[in-house]
Amino acid sequence: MKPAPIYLASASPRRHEILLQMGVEHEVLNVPAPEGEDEPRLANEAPEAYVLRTAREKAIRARQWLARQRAPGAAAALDAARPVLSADTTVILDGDILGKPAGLDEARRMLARLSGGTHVVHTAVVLARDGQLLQDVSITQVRFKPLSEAEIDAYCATGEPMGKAGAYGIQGRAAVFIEYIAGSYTGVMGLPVFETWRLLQSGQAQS
Ligand SMILES: Cc1cn([C@H]2C[C@H](O)[C@@H](COP(=O)(O)OP(=O)(O)OP(=O)(O)O)O2)c(=O)[nH]c1=O
Repeated sequence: MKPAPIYLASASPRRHEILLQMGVEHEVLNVPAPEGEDEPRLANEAPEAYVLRTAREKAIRARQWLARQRAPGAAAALDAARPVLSADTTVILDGDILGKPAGLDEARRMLARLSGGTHVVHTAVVLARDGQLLQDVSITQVRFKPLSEAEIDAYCATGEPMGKAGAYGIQGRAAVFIEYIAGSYTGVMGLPVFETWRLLQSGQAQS
């Protein structure tokens, strides 16, 4: 069944593209980012718990922001009752979370760590609907071939690592580094199609 129109609470162009691919009618919300450190991890927080919490926080923030747009005087034709979708992606290596690199030096270090080994990508997806938060998480193993310094430098020179967890994009030039994946390709890209569709369907059934 075709899901009802939703808001996408994400600045990630990949998430927007994947929803387009799925044929899900949506509008992107430009929710202002919170102040301070980007998505800090709590002490001893497991990766799965971390991505779920972060995706939930994005959905809640978007819901609160939407509600404020309805305040008297707010100029918005937004529908605060419409479901809101959010997601969070992280790369896990040896228990460490590799988020988005702050600059190219950090991107180089991340890629050197990913070289020649297997890491795990977690993507949590959350649907806020009718006061409930429906959630799921996709977990994918990704194996990189050994990368030379020249390959890392050439990849960094493309600018592609910036804005991406683990400093690479499976959907871009980094595809040639990937020997093997087990899990969800779209989950690595930032929005797992299977889990997202299932959430949209289950959200629908409850209305
Ligand atoms: C590993 C990997 C990540 N990514 C991207 C997906 C996400 O956009 C980004 C992880 O950062 P996120 O914090 O999950 O998302 P975001 O900051 O880009 O967007 P928002 O919080 O507004 O939703 O990394 C790829 O595009 N390809 C990949 O292969």
